[in-house]
Amino acid sequence: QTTEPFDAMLQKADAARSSDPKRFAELMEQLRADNRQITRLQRDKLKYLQAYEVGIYGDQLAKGAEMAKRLYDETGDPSIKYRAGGLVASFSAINRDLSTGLRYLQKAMAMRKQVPDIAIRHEGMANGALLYGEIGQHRIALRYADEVLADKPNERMRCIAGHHRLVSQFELGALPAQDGLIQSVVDQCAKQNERIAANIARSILARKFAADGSPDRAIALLEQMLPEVEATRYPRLIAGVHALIADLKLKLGDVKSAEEHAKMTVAMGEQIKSSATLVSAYNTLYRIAADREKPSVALDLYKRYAEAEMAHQSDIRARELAYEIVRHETKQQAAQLALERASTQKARLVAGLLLVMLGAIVFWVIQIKRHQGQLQRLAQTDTLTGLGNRHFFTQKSERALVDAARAGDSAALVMFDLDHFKAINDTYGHGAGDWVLKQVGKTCSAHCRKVDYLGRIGGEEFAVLLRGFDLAAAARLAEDCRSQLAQIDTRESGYSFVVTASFGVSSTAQSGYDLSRLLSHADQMLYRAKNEGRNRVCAYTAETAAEYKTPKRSPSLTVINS
Ligand SMILES: Nc1nc2c(ncn2[C@@H]2O[C@H](COP(=O)(O)OP(=O)(O)OP(=O)(O)O)[C@@H](O)[C@H]2O)c(=O)[nH]1
Repeated sequence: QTTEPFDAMLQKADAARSSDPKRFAELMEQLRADNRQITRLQRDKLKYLQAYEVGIYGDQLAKGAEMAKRLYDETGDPSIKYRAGGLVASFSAINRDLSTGLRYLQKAMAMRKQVPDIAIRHEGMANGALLYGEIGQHRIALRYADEVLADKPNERMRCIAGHHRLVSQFELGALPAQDGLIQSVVDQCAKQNERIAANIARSILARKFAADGSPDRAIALLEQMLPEVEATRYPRLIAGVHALIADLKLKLGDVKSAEEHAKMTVAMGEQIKSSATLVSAYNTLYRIAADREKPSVALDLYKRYAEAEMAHQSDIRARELAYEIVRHETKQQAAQLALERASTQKARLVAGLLLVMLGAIVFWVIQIKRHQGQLQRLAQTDTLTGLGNRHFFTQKSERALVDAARAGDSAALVMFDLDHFKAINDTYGHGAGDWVLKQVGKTCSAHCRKVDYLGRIGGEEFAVLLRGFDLAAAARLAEDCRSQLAQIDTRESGYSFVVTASFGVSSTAQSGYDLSRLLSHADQMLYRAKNEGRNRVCAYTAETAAEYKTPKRSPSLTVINS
């Protein structure tokens, strides 16, 4: 068990993955044996390397592709998803499952902008350029190579993307006019020790020499690079160089050498089947045989040439078909997606509008309620004193009396009227009169409980309904109010005078629960208090009631104070 951090081991294995297979295998062994707790991300990185290992070194491309597909679906990390998609694309393409390869390639390429690590992003795009080149989509391949080169790639990537760019340009018949530009890719790759890429670039340069009318120069370059090409052990490159030398040698009349090189190409037939290289080599051999006037050999070689050509053409068609199928699928998916997006947007818009409307309605209802409340308060309140007005007092009192009657509770009513108020107004002005009214409201409120309703029921007339009070208790409260009013210090109003009021008290014991009767009896008592000299409290007792029923007798006053 190593103590090396798991991430460092993963990184080392990743770096050795293609350049140092032995070290890679050792590191993978260590990683697999490691039984430390690992994070999801570490597990996914390991899974990527395992898929790579199985596909490349285990010679099980299909299994490797399946592992990479599973990882592509499961991982939440964009970089790993991108790399896994690229791996599925490569493995499927090598396995000639072109449509699967293309599908994953497109998915991976579409998410390249989400990959933060520039090196990983470029690696995937270079892979994309390679695969698109393989299926004959050189314009797309060129676009990816250009994109990488414009994105300040590292030195190695400048070589890799540079040589993909050359291959695409060659296939599109759009090679740069100056040989120096091709040579610079060769030099860049040689500097990075990227032999396959360097020699692919060299063979393109050789083809350009030949096309520019210098087959000698082309052959010299090809023969010079041949040992290094052989050392790469990359069949397609080796066979390609031999086939090119064979073709050029034949053109220059060196039939023997042409035949040798063409035969070397054909010998690698298994590894390079259905390629243009094999077609070219059979073509060279056939022409040599035809020139030698050996019809049966020529016919046999012609047959092989025709078969190779047919295989190659059908391979091209298969690639084109795969590309068209996937392109069609992608277009359909994009259209479907656009449709879904449009309808989601529409739904969102409608929902948004509804929400705004709902908001407006709620706001409107709240405003109305608030206004209603304000209006109701205004309708119930006397603006000068802040007490309930006559209407409100009547409403509340009637309800309270109904409740009291139902509960069998007693209730009492106190009514009072300021004395000589007209004189206050006349002497000290209306402003002073208003001030007095406010002070009266405040002073009497202080004597009432929350459950009592004190209201201003006329100009200088007030009333309070006292639930649970009998006549005596109500008269006591009235008396307290009376004495408090008499003590109001009026200097604050700017004048010095005395405020007094006359009080009438009635109760349910004598008047019943009918408000108008209670008011009428209290009013009678108030009137009596005024008559008796003001600033006093008169209560409607049982005796008083009897007196009022027999008006001939002089009614006795129930004066609590004078
Ligand atoms: N300042 C002011 N005065 C008011 C208001 N409402 C009514 N008044 C006045 O109250 C006075 C009531 O006068 P009267 O009904 O003659 O009674 P009084 O002068 O109090 O005499 P008695 O009740 O007999 O003691 C009138 O002068 C009204 O103008 C008000 O809101 N503010």
